[in-house]
Amino acid sequence: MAGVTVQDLHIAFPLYHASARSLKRAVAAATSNRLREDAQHRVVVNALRGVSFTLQPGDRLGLVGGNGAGKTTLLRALAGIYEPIAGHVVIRGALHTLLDTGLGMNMDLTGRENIGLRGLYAGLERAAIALLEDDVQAFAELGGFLDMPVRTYSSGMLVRLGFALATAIDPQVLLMDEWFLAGDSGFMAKARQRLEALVRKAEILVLSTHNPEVIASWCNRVLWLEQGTVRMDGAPIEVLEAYLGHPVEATEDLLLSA
Ligand SMILES: Nc1ncnc2c1ncn2[C@@H]1O[C@H](COP(=O)(O)OP(=O)(O)OP(=O)(O)O)[C@@H](O)[C@H]1O
Repeated sequence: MAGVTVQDLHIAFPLYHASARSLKRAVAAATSNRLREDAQHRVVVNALRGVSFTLQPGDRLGLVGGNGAGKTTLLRALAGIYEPIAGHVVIRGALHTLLDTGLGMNMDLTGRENIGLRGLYAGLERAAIALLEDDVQAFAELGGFLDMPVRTYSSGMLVRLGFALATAIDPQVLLMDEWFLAGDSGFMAKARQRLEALVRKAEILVLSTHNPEVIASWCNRVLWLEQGTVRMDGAPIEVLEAYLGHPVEATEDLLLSA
């Protein structure tokens, strides 16, 4: 059974290229008590400070918070990209991340080769990889470019291939950053359907976004981060109203209603 446990998580970034004094002066106002000096006299930003929560199958957690609150850092810590300086993260189940635009593609390989590699990483058999290729090819609409190196793709083609690949394999635990929901082209309408299908199949979702409507319709729990700590954790409407400071209309749960 899938699960996520985050226990007293602390993440900090040493800032190597700034003298303590000038940096402190420059960002003290913005980050208030989040800068400190570590044992080696480096200036350190405390990006997350004592964050704890657990998620079970069926939980779709939205992360909200102002700029620099720690949402991206939390997603990356869940993905295993950042190592905690204290506390721990335990993920049970197949994890999949939709976090950055590169999406782990090798730019020197062709689209088809990237699909093959992704299938191998996911432990797929040859026949399943062939199906994956068909699926991604149909969705990304790359035509003859499928056999060209990815570095020759336009940015739109790259996004389509990346998106198709990222959503081709069903995860149990899905981590997603909001840029995945951005854009308003015809492609995004199609992309959104595919994303919704993926989210519906995932047992656990963690989604970071600045869009309250997305939270209200995709999530059934919201964590409000402020300066690297959990300010509030609860039902979407309740937390959104406290965070935004005004009433929020209940939105139909897109995923449950479909
Ligand atoms: N690689 C890094 N090096 C140094 N500081 C970092 C790094 N990544 C994040 N930070 C700092 O950690 C804090 C949390 O940043 P994070 O990107 O997680 O916030 P966020 O909530 O995702 O913000 P936004 O909504 O603006 O994307 C910020 O103070 C940021 O400056």
